Amino acid sequence: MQTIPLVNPDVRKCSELLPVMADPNCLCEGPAYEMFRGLSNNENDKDWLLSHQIRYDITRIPGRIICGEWIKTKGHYHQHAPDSYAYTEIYEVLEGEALYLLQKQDLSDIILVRAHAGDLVLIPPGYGHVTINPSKETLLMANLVSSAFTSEYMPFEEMQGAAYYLFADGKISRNPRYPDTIPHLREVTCHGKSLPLPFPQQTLYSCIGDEKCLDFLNKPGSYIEEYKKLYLFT
Ligand SMILES: O=P(O)(O)OC[C@H]1O[C@](O)(CO)[C@@H](O)[C@@H]1O
Repeated sequence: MQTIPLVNPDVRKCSELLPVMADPNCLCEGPAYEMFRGLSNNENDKDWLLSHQIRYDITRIPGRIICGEWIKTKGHYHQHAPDSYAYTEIYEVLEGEALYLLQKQDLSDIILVRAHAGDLVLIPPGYGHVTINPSKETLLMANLVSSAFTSEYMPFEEMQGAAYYLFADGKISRNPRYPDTIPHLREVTCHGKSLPLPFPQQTLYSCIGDEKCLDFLNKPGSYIEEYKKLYLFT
């Protein structure tokens, strides 16, 4: 794949992360991470993505510790698609290392997926997600998502972040605003560079043009049984 020039990012400011940090009063200034949204390599791919209501984004998260925590995305849920299941999303680590914290909206399941360059990580319907860069190196990751989706930040802001905080000294602590009955954070096995069918089995950019491979993004309700099998193993 030709390298896509990364220009004109949406910048998430560090101050915007304060409402989701363990210590919301800590000092955090300047840019936190950059989001390059709606990318494509050429007009053909651009048209295909537009006509299939899909967006390809790249996010660059520097290696940084913020208020004692590894740098992380703000965190959001996805709203429901017309089939009444929440939109899904798929990530690919391009460079560096990532931890994806996924929490089901009813809090019945909270999981952590560790991923390295080339690995694919799918966000099943109904799971909010936060990406953490647990290293001093820059994390570069791509995602494909329905362009009809919007991010719902409020649930994370109201609870001051996800159910668990990951600190740079290795400590993981439950966010005290969540009930103490929530499940423990279970680390699940990453599927690597290929997910079980019908999900992508190749680098995300090369899925552009393959209708079948990306159908799950706009029709989450059609794959419920397949999502259930994804993160069974710890
Ligand atoms: O919106 P947040 O929580 O800051 O997370 C940013 C991520 O979400 C996306 O908007 C897609 O879910 C990506 O562009 C980006 O990686």
